[in-house]
Amino acid sequence: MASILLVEDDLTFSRILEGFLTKHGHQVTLSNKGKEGLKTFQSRSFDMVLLDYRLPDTTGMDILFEIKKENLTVPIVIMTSFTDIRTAVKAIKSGAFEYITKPVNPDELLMIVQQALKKEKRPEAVTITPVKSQFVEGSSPLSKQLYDFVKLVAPTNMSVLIEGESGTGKENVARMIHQLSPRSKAPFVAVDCGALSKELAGSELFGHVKGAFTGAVLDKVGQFEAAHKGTIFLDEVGNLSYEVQVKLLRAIQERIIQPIGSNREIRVDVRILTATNDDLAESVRKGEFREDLYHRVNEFKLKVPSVKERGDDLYEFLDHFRESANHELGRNVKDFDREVLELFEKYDWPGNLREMKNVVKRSVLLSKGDTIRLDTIPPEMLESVRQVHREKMGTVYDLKALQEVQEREMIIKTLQEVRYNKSKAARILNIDRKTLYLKMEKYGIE
Ligand SMILES: Nc1ncnc2c1ncn2[C@@H]1O[C@H](COP(=O)(O)OP(=O)(O)OP(=O)(O)O)[C@@H](O)[C@H]1O
Repeated sequence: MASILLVEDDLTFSRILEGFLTKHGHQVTLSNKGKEGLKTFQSRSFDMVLLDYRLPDTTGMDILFEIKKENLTVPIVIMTSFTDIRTAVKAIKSGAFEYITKPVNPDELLMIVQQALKKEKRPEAVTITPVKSQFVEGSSPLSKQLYDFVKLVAPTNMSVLIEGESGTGKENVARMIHQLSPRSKAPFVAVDCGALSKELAGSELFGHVKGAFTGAVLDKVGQFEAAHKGTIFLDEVGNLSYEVQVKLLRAIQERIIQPIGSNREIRVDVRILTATNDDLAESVRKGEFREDLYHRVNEFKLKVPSVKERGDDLYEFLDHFRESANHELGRNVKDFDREVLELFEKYDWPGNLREMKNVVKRSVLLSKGDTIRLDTIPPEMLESVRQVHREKMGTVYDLKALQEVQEREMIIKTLQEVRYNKSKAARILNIDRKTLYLKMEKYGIE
């Protein structure tokens, strides 16, 4: 039995969830407001938090930040509407365990709760793990180019800056570089700089000595030291404060770090890989990221394409995620219905591979037979594709109307300039006289 804090302002929905989770043996504490939920969280311990994104007094995102300040490891699941998917992706980057879209499917919720309680995902901002090799390369031109570059740069000691939208697989690329490098037997340490508070970033990266600041009750080894002889991967590097950027520059240039509160200098031999989904060059222009550091981390730049840019790789990824969901959930779903594939082709996947993995896993879970059909796809995803289609159609008509208005004005203006000499007007407008007459008739020009 787990103790779950549920923060949700919709009274009926929260009662349904409470009943459902209680039936499955969990103890649920309900809060209908964000700030009240936060207080409840601070007053005792919970195994996990289910957090609505839109709350009357604050957003789920704010509560997420506050909870993370108190407790880095408690798994938080954000509940959001499908239209907020970009925010949900941001929440994951800020340390949420997972997101689930409303209307919440009970089986999906139960699966996520079970995973959260097992803490399958990394619990903190840092992972030191063996590298997994299960990933899809894809065969689109952009994917081929990416992996050609990866293979080229991996065996060197160059610092690589990996750019790409959220969820495109930047960390996977970093792992691959490490795996293909002579450092592969040494640690690969991934640090999510986006999930580190300003105060903690320095000590997380470079370590501290006991008593260096309030709360530093023991000496701490920094991640640079932990990655000695191996590779450190700094995800969301643009989030580091100016002060930490200075220390990072020294670590890269001189290969020396100094734990906070210590005079001891430690030599480290670490290869540096960084990732960002911001435009780091723009951050340099704005003075938010040091230019010297930018050049140091950017000895080689890789761009990981979005799902949209990867074209037909879509099918390879879909099959891969279907297979891994089968494996994980003990199912045997064999393929996707034609209609589902058409929908996936049109959808713009703002959360990229992370979103695709979730959508496919959910569909595998909900599929009754061995084919994934439309009824297992979140209805909001269908609606989002339809909406984009409607907007596109609307734009075409508007453009046409706009063109006609401009054309009519241009004809009238030219006719006035040449005192209604139609042959002259036709010549100036670069059309023949017959076309001019037809257009005048169409636009009601006397
Ligand atoms: N080439 C791949 N083949 C199969 N799965 C992949 C691949 N690349 C990424 N994934 C999966 O997609 C998800 C997102 O990948 P990853 O965390 O590497 O993205 P990211 O770009 O680093 O995300 P963020 O911008 O949030 O840091 C992960 O679950 C990962 O396992």
